[in-house]
Amino acid sequence: MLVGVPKEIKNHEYRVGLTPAAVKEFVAHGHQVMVETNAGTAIGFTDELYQNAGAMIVDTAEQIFAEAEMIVKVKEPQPSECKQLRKGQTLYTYLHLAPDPVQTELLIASGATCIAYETVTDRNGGLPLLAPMSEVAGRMSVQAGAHYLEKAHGGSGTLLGGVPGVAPGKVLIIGGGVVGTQAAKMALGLGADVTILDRSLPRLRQLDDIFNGQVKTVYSTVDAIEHYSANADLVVGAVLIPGAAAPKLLNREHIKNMKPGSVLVDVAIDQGGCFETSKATTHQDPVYIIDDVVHYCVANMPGGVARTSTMALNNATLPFGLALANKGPKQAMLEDIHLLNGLNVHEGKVTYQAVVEALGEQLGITYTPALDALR
Ligand SMILES: NC(=O)C1=CN([C@@H]2O[C@H](COP(=O)(O)OP(=O)(O)OC[C@H]3O[C@@H](n4cnc5c(N)ncnc54)[C@H](O)[C@@H]3O)[C@@H](O)[C@H]2O)C=CC1
Ligand SMILES: CC(=O)C(=O)O
Ligand SMILES: [Mg+2]
Repeated sequence: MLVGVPKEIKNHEYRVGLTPAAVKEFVAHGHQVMVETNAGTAIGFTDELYQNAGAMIVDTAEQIFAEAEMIVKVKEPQPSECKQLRKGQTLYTYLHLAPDPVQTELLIASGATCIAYETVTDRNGGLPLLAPMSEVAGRMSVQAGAHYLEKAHGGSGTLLGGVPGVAPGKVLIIGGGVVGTQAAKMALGLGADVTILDRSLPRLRQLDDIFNGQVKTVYSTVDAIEHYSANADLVVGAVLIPGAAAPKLLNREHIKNMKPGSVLVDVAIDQGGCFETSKATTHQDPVYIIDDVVHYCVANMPGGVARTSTMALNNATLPFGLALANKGPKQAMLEDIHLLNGLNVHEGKVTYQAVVEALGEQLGITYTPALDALR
C-alpha cells in the first residue's frame, strides 16, 4: 500500500502521523511511504531520518492526498484537507466529529473511509488510541492550571502545593478516566488537595485503590459539582462519553460562583467541552476570562509537547495502521471489531451512532451500522 503522511496544519501542531521508526516498520512490511517535506523537522524528525527509514520525501501535501491510498495524520483534517480526500482512500487520524458539523459534512462528501483514533476500542473496554494522548493531556492539565493560577497570568496567585503553614490549593477533577487519573497524579505530586468526581462507582473504587486514599473520590451529581467547583482553585474537565458530544456539567451559574482567579482547564474541549462557557482555544492564544475565571480550552494540548506525544501516539497507532495496510482496510476491519469501532464515515455514510445522535437532525443524516456500510 502507498501510505502518505502530510505535515499537520492546525495551529501550533508539530506532531506527525508517523515517526521515522514507524515508517521503517511499514517499509519492512513491503509498503511505500510518502512524507511531506519538513513534516517532522520541528520535533527533530528530519527529512534525512525519514529517508533513512525508507520514506520518499515529497514537496507538497497535495501530492500526498492525490496519490496515497491511506493518509496517516494526527489532528482532524482541516477543510482544505477534507476537500482533497476521495472515495477509495482511507483516512487514519483523530476526527472528533460529534461537535464538528462542518468536518462531518466534508468527510461525508469526500466518499473516503474515515477511521477515528478516538473510537477504536480494546478488549478491556478502553480506547487504546486515545489513551496515550489522554495521558499527556492529563499531565499537562495541571501544569497549565498551575501556570495560569499565577497572578501575572490572570490567576488568583495560588500555589497548588501551598507551603508549610499555608494550606494547598484545591484541585477538582471531573471524570476519573485516563485524563483524570494522570491529572490527579500530577496534582498530588505538587502537593495539592485533590478531589475526583466520576459517575462510575467501580471507577471511583479503583481510584481509591490506585491513590491509596490520598485523593477524595466523590460520586458525580449536580450537587457535588456545585459544591466542589465553588471551593476549587483549579477544575479539570475530563469526562468522556466515547464519540459523543461532551455533557455540559458546569453551567454559567456554577462558574459565576467560583472564586475569582480560579482556573478551568477543559480537556474535554475536543468533544465540545464540558463547561457551558468553554470554546476551543489554541496554543498561540490558550486562555480567556469569563466571570473572573480563567478558561484554558486548547483542543490539541499534546501538540504542546509534540515530540513526546508523537512517539506515544505511534506506539499505539502502529499495530492498527499496519493491519490496515497489510490486509487492506475493509478486511482489516472485518477481522477486528475493535478497529471496526473506529470507522466513523465510509463512502458517504456515517457509521458511528453517537455522531448521528449529536448531528443527525442538524445535518439530516442517518446512522448506518459499520458492517452494513462495508458490505
Ligand atoms: N484537549 C486535548 O488536547 C485532549 C483531549 N482529550 C479528551 O479528554 C476527554 C477525556 O478522555 P479520557 O480520560 O481518555 O476518557 P476516559 O473514557 O478514560 O474517561 C472519562 C471518564 O469520564 C467519566 N464520566 C462520564 N460522564 C461523566 C459525568 N457526567 N460526570 C463525571 N464523570 C463522567 C467516565 O465514567 C470516565 O471515567 C475526552 O474528551 C478526550 O477526547 C484527550 C486528549 C487530548
Ligand atoms: C486527542 C486529541 O484531541 C489530541 O491529541 O489532540
Ligand atoms: Mg466569580
